[in-house]
Amino acid sequence: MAGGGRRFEIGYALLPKKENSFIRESLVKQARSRGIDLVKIDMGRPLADQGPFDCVLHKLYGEDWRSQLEDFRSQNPNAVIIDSPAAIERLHNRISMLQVVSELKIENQSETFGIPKQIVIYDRETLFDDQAWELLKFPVIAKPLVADGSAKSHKMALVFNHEGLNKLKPPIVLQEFVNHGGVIFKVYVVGEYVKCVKRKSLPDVSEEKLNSLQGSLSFSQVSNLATHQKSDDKYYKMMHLEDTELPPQSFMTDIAKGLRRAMNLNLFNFDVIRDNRFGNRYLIIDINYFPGYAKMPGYETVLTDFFCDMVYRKERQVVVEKDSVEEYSQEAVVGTDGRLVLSCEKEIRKIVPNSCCSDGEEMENSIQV
Ligand SMILES: Nc1ncnc2c1ncn2[C@@H]1O[C@H](COP(=O)(O)OP(=O)(O)OP(=O)(O)O)[C@@H](O)[C@H]1O
Ligand SMILES: O=P(O)(O)O[C@H]1[C@H](OP(=O)(O)O)[C@@H](OP(=O)(O)O)[C@@H](O)[C@@H](O)[C@@H]1OP(=O)(O)O
Ligand SMILES: [Mg+2]
Ligand SMILES: [Mg+2]
Repeated sequence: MAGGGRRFEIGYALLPKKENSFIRESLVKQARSRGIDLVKIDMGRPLADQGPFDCVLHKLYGEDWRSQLEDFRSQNPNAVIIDSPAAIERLHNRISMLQVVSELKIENQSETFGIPKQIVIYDRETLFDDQAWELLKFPVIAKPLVADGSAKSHKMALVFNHEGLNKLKPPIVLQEFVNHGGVIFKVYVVGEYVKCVKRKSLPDVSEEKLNSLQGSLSFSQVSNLATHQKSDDKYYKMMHLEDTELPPQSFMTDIAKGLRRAMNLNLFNFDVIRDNRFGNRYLIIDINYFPGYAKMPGYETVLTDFFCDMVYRKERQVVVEKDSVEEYSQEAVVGTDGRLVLSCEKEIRKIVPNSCCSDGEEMENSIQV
């Protein structure tokens, strides 16, 4: 790191699969060269006894982990936890996950966005209740209500008619299947960074095809095939992925920013399809916490920039006594850890000359209250 400034430690707690795909030597090296050491959290010992880390990066769930994070936070009030378990929790239920999209307001003249029509079914009786079906028409996708990362939570069924409902096991979400040309857009968000890529999706279902199809079709993580699988795959070639135009970047960025703020999350992706019936209408169908970033070309730089942003920004946060806050020109913003912070003009001038900035980028300065 230039100038021999202080180093920062980021502790990470990930499942083995995630650790293997995400913590690559190339990422560790790049972060190290910019003053950040990535350190594996020892799950055999209390988190609060380790570090002390400047930042904790995690994708683990459960009560025990939550209370470990709380203990760690109370002992290290200045550390950044990416992201808060309460904020991540929202993504573990496919209804609360998309609710935030419905509440989002974005000014745009040429494109619109929303979510597909959907209902939640808690028991088998409601599954066959005509009233519940007033809103929807076949085909529908049945998705487990819970989206906790388990293999079960990714098991979906494309249901063509009433007969196909028999196999379903509530609680589920029934979502209208929307024809979208067989291509899905995955929008990766890393703090302020937004990257949209194309992936293979389910093919369109015409009215004609629908009449000839029976029951349902089960599938799992259809857009998540390895690259070599894709290029050998006749179906994949048939989808004309290369010919599909990406959605306007500024539109995706606006949605990403809106979601990031509303959910108070920094690391997520969302799946978007373009509704064939309109061509300028985009539907968000899924939001995932801490997705497979290593699939993004140059992910090491994107993630290292983000880590720098997190730790340097935090270093420049000055904790002040509540009653002295009035002296400053203030603007309230929500911090990365979900707490209210006040951006502070006067204090910025005092701190900036000594602080070390990653690649000379402008950073937000704040004081914590
Ligand atoms: N409403 C819909 N209309 C059309 N296709 C859909 C719809 N919902 C889902 N799909 C297709 O089904 C796939 C799986 O759905 P979804 O993304 O909700 O599942 P998931 O298991 O949470 O996926 P991920 O692996 O991204 O977490 C999507 O990638 C898309 O191809
Ligand atoms: O395994 P991959 O690297 O592909 O990442 C996938 C990730 O699995 P992992 O967290 O176990 O790694 C999934 O998380 P869970 O819902 O299962 O928690 C989910 O976020 C997918 O959408 C990701 O695929 P992508 O959306 O990026 O294509
Ligand atoms: Mg998805
Ligand atoms: Mg998902």
